[in-house]
Amino acid sequence: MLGENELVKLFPDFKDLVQPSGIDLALDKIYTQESEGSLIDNEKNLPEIKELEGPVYTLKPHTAYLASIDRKIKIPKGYSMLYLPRSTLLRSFVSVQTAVGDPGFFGTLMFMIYNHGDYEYKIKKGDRIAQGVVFEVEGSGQYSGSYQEEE
Ligand SMILES: Nc1ccn([C@H]2C[C@H](O)[C@@H](COP(=O)(O)OP(=O)(O)OP(=O)(O)O)O2)c(=O)n1
Repeated sequence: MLGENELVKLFPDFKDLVQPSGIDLALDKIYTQESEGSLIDNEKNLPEIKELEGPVYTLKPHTAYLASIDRKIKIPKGYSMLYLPRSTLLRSFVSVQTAVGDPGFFGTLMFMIYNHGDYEYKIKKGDRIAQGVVFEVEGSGQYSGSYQEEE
């Protein structure tokens, strides 16, 4: 796992968000699900989503949302990122669901937030919701999937 000094060099755009062993990731927008979706024979049919009005978002109890991260990230080839929720959210009965950041990925990260609680939870754009931790990957390939954006 990489520490602060290496992270600052590899992720210059996130310099102010670098932590001793990871990079803080802040909320941009919250979206709700608006239609059904499917994954059949690897054909992705993503649900339509609707952007909610911010900057303060109210998460209803027992409801799932998508949350975008407020800066596009470039994961250099040879490195991979794993994303972990900020524990303040867990202590508030809110989870952040994530996946793997692939070597070579450039674009907007999209996480899922779920309010497991019986009460509303408020969260504002710009607040940190997760931390990315970075690992060297031996013999890494490079991501070229459907979520890759133009640099
Ligand atoms: N919670 C997450 C986790 C990852 N990513 C980004 C970084 C990843 O490099 C990229 C692709 O993630 P996956 O490989 O998990 O996605 P899929 O396998 O579904 O897509 P593909 O078919 O493009 O590989 O999406 C994201 O936006 N949100």
